[in-house]
Amino acid sequence: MASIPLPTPDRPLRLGTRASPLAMAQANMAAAALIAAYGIAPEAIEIVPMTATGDKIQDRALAEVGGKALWTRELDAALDGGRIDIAVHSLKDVETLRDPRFALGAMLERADPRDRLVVRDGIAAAAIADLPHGARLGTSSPRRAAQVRRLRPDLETTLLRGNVATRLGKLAAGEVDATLLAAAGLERLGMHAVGTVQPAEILLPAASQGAIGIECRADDAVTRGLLRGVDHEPTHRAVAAERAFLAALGGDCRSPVAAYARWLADGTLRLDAEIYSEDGADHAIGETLVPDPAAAEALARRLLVEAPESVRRLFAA
Ligand SMILES: NCc1[nH]cc(CCC(=O)O)c1CC(=O)O
Repeated sequence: MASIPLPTPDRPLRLGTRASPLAMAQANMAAAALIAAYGIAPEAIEIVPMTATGDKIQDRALAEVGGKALWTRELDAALDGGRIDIAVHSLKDVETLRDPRFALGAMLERADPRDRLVVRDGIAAAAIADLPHGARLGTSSPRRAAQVRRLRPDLETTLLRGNVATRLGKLAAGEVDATLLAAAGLERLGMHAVGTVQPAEILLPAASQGAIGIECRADDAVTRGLLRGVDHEPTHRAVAAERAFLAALGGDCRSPVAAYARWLADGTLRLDAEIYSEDGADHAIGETLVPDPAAAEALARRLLVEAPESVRRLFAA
């Protein structure tokens, strides 16, 4: 590690990020991790905010927009063009199959991977089971919509988009009665008291939820070395298992898929997963221990075999 040339205020490491409040909070966490790991001056990291395609589209479900890399395209171009040295991402929003020009150099320690249920004034519910009959739950996540449909077929799920503050504003305005948001995002925005955590046994999280990834150019050995010093290995291995599962399905963050890997007390890694049909009506559920990533891929293949045709059709693996 002593041989890595460290960034300095004169030659700062340029850190690219989306400009949303959540992305900025995560960028600051990544910068703080590097500053602490190497004892460098805060000015040795320069934060470069940018707007992503996904940020510009607010009126449609992203699944409808189609196209790939809605959250990463601009940061990828800046990284590839040498305008930034690293890019910080919510890994949940990053395709599992990445361009080989980029390397996932580090994952920060994962935050709470679970979802929180947030309800509007006038509704008292700490769990999805407590919501009033026929309540409207807004979400832009096919996974959450499918899970809610399975738990509560009487609820009406509607599209709710925008960044965290926008969604909470729409909820406060009564556009919907309830929504589900990642606990990690709320925590990072300082919204510690907003909503109620839903147990993973009831609402299994999305692959990579709560994980922050730092990418660099694959051929930038210096930066790769630097990122190694802030990589949290237990997070990296657990999230890699979830991403291997998703990749083996041919899914992405817009697929109705839940995948959550956790470390058990005996040091083994356990992966739980659910895959749904497009309308959420059908599903397949399974779990496996993951001694190596191949086990996650094997679970994907097994669920595809067991799943009803309506589910299998969605995944072109
Ligand atoms: N799809 C948006 C998104 N991407 C990452 C997070 C939360 C932070 C994280 O999972 O690390 C969120 C918001 C949400 O789902 O509530």
